[in-house]
Amino acid sequence: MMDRMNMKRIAAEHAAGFIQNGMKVGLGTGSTAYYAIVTIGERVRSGLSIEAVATSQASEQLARELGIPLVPIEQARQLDITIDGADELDDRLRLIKGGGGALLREKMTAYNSKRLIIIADESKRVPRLGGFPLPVEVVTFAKEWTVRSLEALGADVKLRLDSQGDLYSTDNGNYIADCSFGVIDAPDELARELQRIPGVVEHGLFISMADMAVIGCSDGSIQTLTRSS
Ligand SMILES: O=C[C@H](O)[C@H](O)[C@H](O)COP(=O)(O)O
Repeated sequence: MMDRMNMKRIAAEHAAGFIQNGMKVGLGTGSTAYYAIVTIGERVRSGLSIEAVATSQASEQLARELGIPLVPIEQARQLDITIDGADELDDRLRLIKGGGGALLREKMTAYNSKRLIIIADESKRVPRLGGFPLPVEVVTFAKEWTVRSLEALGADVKLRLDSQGDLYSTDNGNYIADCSFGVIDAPDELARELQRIPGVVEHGLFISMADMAVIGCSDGSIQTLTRSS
């Protein structure tokens, strides 16, 4: 039986195979995206010619260390493909993202990509979203108002802390509210409600964004899911 790290690795390596010469590529964030970036770095060293945009400072630094050419964001136009991880995904390829705090840049990058490919180990695939607390990026101003508005939607809300016990600050200088809703019956509706709250910068529900999921399984096989609608 394969462990989770290796399931992530095989999914990432498979997905990196979709990248072709000349493509503009979005680099995801997290422990699964890490393997994709490493594989892309190896392919670049073997002659693959691409330009990349990173979804976090951490991924940008890794890409730089590996010699992956990065486009300054001001010059980035539409990307061909983004490969990123997820905290949960359902059969309709609706996602929860943001466990690593990068959801805003990830969503912007995905939105500006022709294709979003999600890579994950099999534990991320769930019948219904909500087991993983939904990360919501909120502005620092009057965070209590925003937290109360999130609670009014039925969530148990915790502002994320960093390893020092201080409020976690995203790459964009905002906070993350981790919102436990329990099982989310209607993710599309919840996404709309969250967007209506002033103070919410972005939320970690990715609806109708992922085109494909590549899932590494414990028996060493790869499963691919594609979005039909
Ligand atoms: O903010 C972080 C991202 O959304 C990650 O892609 C997500 O948390 C999955 O991370 P990992 O691959 O480490 O489980």
